[in-house]
Amino acid sequence: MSDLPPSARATRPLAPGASSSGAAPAYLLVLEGESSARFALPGSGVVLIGRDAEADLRLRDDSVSRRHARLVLNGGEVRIVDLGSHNGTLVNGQRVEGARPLVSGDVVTLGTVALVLRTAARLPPARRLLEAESLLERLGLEVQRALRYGRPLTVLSLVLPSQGARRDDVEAACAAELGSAEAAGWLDANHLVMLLPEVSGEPGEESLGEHVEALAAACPGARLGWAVCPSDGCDADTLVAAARGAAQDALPGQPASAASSATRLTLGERTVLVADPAMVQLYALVRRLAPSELPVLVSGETGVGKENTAFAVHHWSRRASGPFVTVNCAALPEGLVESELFGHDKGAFTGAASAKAGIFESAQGGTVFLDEVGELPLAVQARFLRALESRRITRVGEVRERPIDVRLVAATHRDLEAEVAAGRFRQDLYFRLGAATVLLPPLRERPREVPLLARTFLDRACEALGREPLVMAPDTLATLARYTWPGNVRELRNLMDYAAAAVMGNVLEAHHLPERVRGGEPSPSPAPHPELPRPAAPLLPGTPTFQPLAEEIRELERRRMREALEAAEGVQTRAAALIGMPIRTFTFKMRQLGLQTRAPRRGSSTP
Ligand SMILES: Nc1ncnc2c1ncn2[C@@H]1O[C@H](COP(=O)(O)OP(=O)(O)OP(=O)(O)O)[C@@H](O)[C@H]1O
Repeated sequence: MSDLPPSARATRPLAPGASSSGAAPAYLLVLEGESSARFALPGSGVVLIGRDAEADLRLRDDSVSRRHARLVLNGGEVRIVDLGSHNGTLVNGQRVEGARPLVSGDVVTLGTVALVLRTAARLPPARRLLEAESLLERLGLEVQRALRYGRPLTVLSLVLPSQGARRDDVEAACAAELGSAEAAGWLDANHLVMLLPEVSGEPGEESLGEHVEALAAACPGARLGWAVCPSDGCDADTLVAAARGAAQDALPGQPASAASSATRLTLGERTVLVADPAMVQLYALVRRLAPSELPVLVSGETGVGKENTAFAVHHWSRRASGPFVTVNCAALPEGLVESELFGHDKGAFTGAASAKAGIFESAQGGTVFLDEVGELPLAVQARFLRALESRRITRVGEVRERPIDVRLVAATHRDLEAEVAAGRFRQDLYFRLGAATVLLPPLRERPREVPLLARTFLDRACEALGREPLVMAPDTLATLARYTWPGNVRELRNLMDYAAAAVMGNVLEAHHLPERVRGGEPSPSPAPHPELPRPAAPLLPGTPTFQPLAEEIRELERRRMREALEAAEGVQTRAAALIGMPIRTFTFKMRQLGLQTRAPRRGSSTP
């Protein structure tokens, strides 16, 4: 096919007052005999069609009259008028009487010549980007919807490079990409966020890929990352932080998911998960402090991960091959604190049947981790300070000093400054210990890490029990995200250990969680085991057993989806169609309901 030569495109002068602005680009596909050509139409004006030398669109075929028909174009409207031709003008097989409006795709027949009108589909007006506040408000609503109805939701972040970025290009690409349910906006000068309901954020997902490609093409230097509700967060701020964090960690052209951007530090046999920006910075600081010989004071609430941090100091220091000796000062019997730390001579006190090295001596060449250092009695604090300053100790009952070569890391859940003010902790020891202090934030201030840690602990616990990984229902993740975690990471780990042991099905539902977690209230005494996940007992003989409605619905969904999959011989698109579910929701729910996705273990087949 070729375009008609320019001479064939002359048009009558534009009608008075007519303007070519605003018209959608249009052309006629001219099918004459064996040949086909394109004839570009003006936005407005008149186009004479015929065999006449004066015709704007000149046709050669004898079946066409000299002045056969006229097109009248005005703005986006196109009409055709037959000029009393011999063979007449037909539109889609119907003879034209008077001025007949045409729309894109109409076939006009003049004798044996066919013309097809094509107007480029008018682009929908570009959707406006939202202001930051409205965008976050909208995200809040989308999160509620996603959690309530178990629908997928992805937050896509784009971080512009510091130089050479064209915000306008990104904005235009983003606006053009937005579907009717989606929204986007700048959260600050360099950070654009797109909300993608019904997108599950799976790597390789087509619709996510399209958005990512369009944005990356608009700004090749940009970094892109995405986070998924609820597995990366159950509120707007956490999801945005997770998506942004993922984008910041990503390389240009290599978009990353929040799940993949969380760092798993391997410290010997320990694996420490770090995702929250404050924790990332904290561990970076620990890495810088580690090679020095400075004592480090780790403070934070109980169960927050202080021992792991202390171990990281040891692991990244020159002492890594030496011992890491932990002593919990709160657990030392009062009369034995000194001998435990510094050792004792034979007969130094009743029961000291033989001489014994203390903790400092047994940690030679390594690191001593003094947990709950705030619990040390004042008398021991003085001796401890001397040991720290002189790097020598004296065993209880001895006079001779022994050199020690240890690095000291201490931890406390107390506010040591307040302890100093109250006269319970020596100020000089506090200054000595606290030269390098790292403060671990409580888990409730690291919402990004709650779902990741929960997933990690649950998988680990299931594996230890030799069972398939449990799926976490969205309600469960939302409930975990709302809880305040007074026992911090340890409480979360205990809870997941228990869930792995106690939950019978393959989904951990919110109602399996203990009441204190569901109600958001800390229990008065930390319970090692949450309550049993059990259906309520029948009220009267013969009355049905009740279970939470949400679970009943989920059960029904699971059953119907499994039946549909069976009927469709495992073809997901067919199965989704059978029960009238959008395919994206179907695949999302398959994972959510534990119908499939994880690599089967021990040779088990996909359900
Ligand atoms: N970021 C993390 N990733 C993986 N596991 C963690 C993380 N933080 C803490 N844990 C786990 O949580 C549990 C409690 O952590 P840890 O013992 O370090 O806390 P702690 O602050 O020293 O507690 P305490 O105040 O009772 O001394 C441990 O099993 C630890 O391995």
